[in-house]
Order: sequence, then structure tokens, then C-alpha cells
Amino acid sequence: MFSLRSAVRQYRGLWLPSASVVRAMSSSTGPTAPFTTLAISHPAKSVTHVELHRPEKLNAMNSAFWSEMVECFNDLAADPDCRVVVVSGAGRLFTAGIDLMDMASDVLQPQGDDTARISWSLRRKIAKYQETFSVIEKCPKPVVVAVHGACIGGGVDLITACDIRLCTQDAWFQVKEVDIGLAADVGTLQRLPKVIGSRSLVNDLALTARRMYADEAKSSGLVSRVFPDKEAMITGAVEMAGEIAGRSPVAVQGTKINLIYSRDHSVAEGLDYMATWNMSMLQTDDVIKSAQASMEKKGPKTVTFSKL
Ligand SMILES: CC/C=C\C=C\CC(=O)SCCNC(=O)CCNC(=O)[C@H](O)C(C)(C)COP(=O)(O)OP(=O)(O)OC[C@H]1O[C@@H](n2cnc3c(N)ncnc32)[C@H](O)[C@@H]1OP(=O)(O)O
Repeated sequence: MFSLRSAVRQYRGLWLPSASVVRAMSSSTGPTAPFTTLAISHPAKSVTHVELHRPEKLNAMNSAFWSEMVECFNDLAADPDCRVVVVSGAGRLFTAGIDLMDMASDVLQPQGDDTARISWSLRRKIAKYQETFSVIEKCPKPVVVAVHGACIGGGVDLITACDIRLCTQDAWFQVKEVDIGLAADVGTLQRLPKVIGSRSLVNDLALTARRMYADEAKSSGLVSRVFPDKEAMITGAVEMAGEIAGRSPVAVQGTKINLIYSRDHSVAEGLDYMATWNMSMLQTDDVIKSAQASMEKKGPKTVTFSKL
């Protein structure tokens, strides 16, 4: 059983797993080198599956994870063979959030000669952790996240940076940060209000740290589909990703980028950005090819689009 008291004792400097211990925890069918916390696979054409892979620690987010996500998503952003990403968790639940053993010393024992220097150092660290999930949003490829079991703390920060959220009937979500004495600082408080329409519900979840179960997650709009079990969900996620990956990457990536831009700007600013975007993107061959297929009553998936 996880004990917060023992975690606090350990992360006050008594125990920190070395890189070799972290590596030893990875099975051969586990993480994909050079990663130690992520398993990468390609379940369908142009679809990349990124699996959080520390099942023995319930995919708790250790220091390696925070860097590896950045490396992984920056690679995927630039990879023309990847058009859509599916994210899920290995083992019995999606993630237990920040690794309280591995990470807390970084935050609770900050280095620096005085308050100003400690504060600057902490600020840099928080900005670094924020980037771990902002890379998902900055990646122009749509990211579908599939949650089973539990999605706690940092898990909610992660999923709110994704484009499409799916879950299983047994899933629950918890903005857990107030329970461990901090205001969530890597995305939940900024993105969750943009995902869920009800400000009252966001406040309720973030201030009470209560669990929200799948049915409420669906009715509130946090997830768009609920599946009976993990297998059905992963199949559904990969099918959905395949549908998106079969369409023009110019259209798909332009849609993601403009939806995010519009979320953060006025309608007038969004329209202006869109006009500037499409003054070049409308010149793509993909429009001609897709329109022709449509006229011939063929689906967009019958068209071959050049790599982007
Ligand atoms: C700059 C800051 C950036 C981000 C901040 C994010 C904030 C957060 O993420 S807040 C949320 C932190 N997470 C938690 O508080 C959850 C803690 N875990 C639990 O409450 C329970 O483990 C559980 C998820 C409810 C599951 O319980 P159970 O089914 O009984 O499993 P356990 O035996 O407790 O756990 C199995 C195994 O995993 C280890 N573990 C679980 N959670 C964490 C964790 N968050 N950090 C580190 N390790 C964790 C647990 O110790 C067990 O390991 P053993 O080696 O088997 O003992």
C-alpha cells in the first residue's frame, strides 16, 4: 500500500533511485530505448502509440518521464511518418501522477544561496515541468489519449493538453494537488476550464480533489467516449487515429493548430490568423485530390497524400 508518510520521509533526501535502478525496472517488452518510461509502437499506418510504461509504479511520473515526454513529442512533431498519436498507460491504471519518491526532493529541497536564487531555480524547474505537457499541445499532430483505471494529479495535466480524450467505464479522474499541499502548476488549472464548460465543476474538482468517475467525465465533456474495457478502448482509439491519419495532413494539422489558436484568442483574431494560415495552405495539392475524391463519391482515405 502506498504511504504518503513514508514517501515524504524518503523524498526528504534519504532515497532517490539511480538511473540504473530506473532502467532495471523496465522489462524487455517494456519501454522503448532510449526511453525508460515510454513504450513506442506503430499500431496502424501513420499512427504512433506512446504508452506510459512504469506499470509496477502505476506509471508515476519520475524525473526521466518529465524529460522523455519532451524528447518523444518533439521527435513526433518532426516525424513525417507520424500523423496521429495515441497515448495510454500500461498496467492496471493510466497514471498515479507525479512520482512522490523521485520528484519531491527536486521541488522540496531546491538549491540556491538565498531566497532569490532558490526562487529563480524553482521557477525554471516549474517551467521545465510545464513543457512536458505543453509539447503535446505544440505537436501539430492530433493526440488521442485513452484513460483506464485512474488518472491522478499530473495525469489530468497531461490529458487536458491532448486533443481527444477517451476512457473506460472504470476510469476516474482526480485533480489531486490540493491534497498534497500545492496548487496544480503544470496545466490543469489553465486547460481544464477550457475543456469543461462549467466553471463551478472545475472549481469543485480542483478545490475538493474528489474523484470524478467515467459517467460524469462524459456528461461534463472531459471525455468524448466511454468504452466498456481497456481492450475495446485501445481498439477504438487506434481506429479513430487511423481515420484521422487517412486524411490530408495539411488539413488535419492546420485544423489542430487553428483550433488551439482560436481557443486562446478572440473570434476576430482567430479569423485573421486562419486567413493568413490558409492563404498558403489552400495551395496544397491535397485540396484538389480530396475534392476530386469527394466528387467521385470516394472517401478521403482512398487518396494518397504526400508526407508533410
Ligand atoms: C512541479 C510539479 C509537477 C507536477 C505535479 C503533479 C501533482 C500530482 O501528481 S498530485 C498526485 C500525486 N499522486 C498521488 O498522490 C497518488 C499516490 N498513490 C496512491 O494514492 C495509490 O498508489 C493509488 C493510486 C490509489 C493506488 O493504490 P494501490 O492500488 O493500493 O497501489 P499501491 O500499492 O499504493 O501502489 C503500487 C506501487 O506504486 C507506487 N506508487 C503509487 N503511486 C505513486 C506515486 N505517485 N509516486 C511514487 N510511487 C507510487 C507505490 O509506492 C507502490 O510501489 P511498491 O514498490 O509496490 O511499494
